[in-house]
Amino acid sequence: MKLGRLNHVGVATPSIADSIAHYEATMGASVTMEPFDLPAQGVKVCFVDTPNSQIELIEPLGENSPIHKFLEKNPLGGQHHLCFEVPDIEEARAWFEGIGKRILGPTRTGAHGTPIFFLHPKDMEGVLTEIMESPKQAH
Ligand SMILES: CC[C@H](C(=O)O)C(=O)SCCNC(=O)CCNC(=O)[C@H](O)C(C)(C)COP(=O)(O)OP(=O)(O)OC[C@H]1O[C@@H](n2cnc3c(N)ncnc32)[C@H](O)[C@@H]1OP(=O)(O)O
Ligand SMILES: [Co+2]
Repeated sequence: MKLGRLNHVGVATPSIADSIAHYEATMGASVTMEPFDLPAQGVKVCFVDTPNSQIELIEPLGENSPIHKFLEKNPLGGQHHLCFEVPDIEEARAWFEGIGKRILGPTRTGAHGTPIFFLHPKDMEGVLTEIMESPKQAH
């Protein structure tokens, strides 16, 4: 396995609208995209572009959102996960399974429209880790 690009840092928030205002007013970000819902993943999402990566703002969507409990423990929100890119998601899944890391649920489509999976934080030095297949290069 070769460490791939840090695609994004997932930041949970009780309000994406408030967080966008924060990143624009405090950090000089320019958020041009509209937040969008990912019902299958239980989150509303908005990306804040940085020069070399992205902040992925995630707000709970629906009763069963996987980040409800995180926000109960961290009412202001906070850093939630790191997402690294890999060339081939199935190869990566086999690698992590082979070294005994717990994979959380099935491989599914992430916010960038490519396959992703999550590794349990307890197996990853306390860091909830998302693995994402790199978007195919446009020709
Ligand atoms: C996919 C769309 C988008 C994208 O980028 O494409 C996203 O990234 S969506 C992001 C939201 N979705 C997920 O996070 C899915 C994977 N997450 C999970 O399955 C859960 O959040 C899980 C299992 C990591 C934690 O679930 P929950 O909080 O309900 O359970 P516990 O409170 O029992 O947690 C167990 C244990 O883990 C610690 N924990 C929880 N969340 C985190 C975290 N974000 N980072 C580090 N550690 C975390 C928690 O404190 C518990 O530890 P303990 O010592 O037992 O208290
Ligand atoms: Co993510």
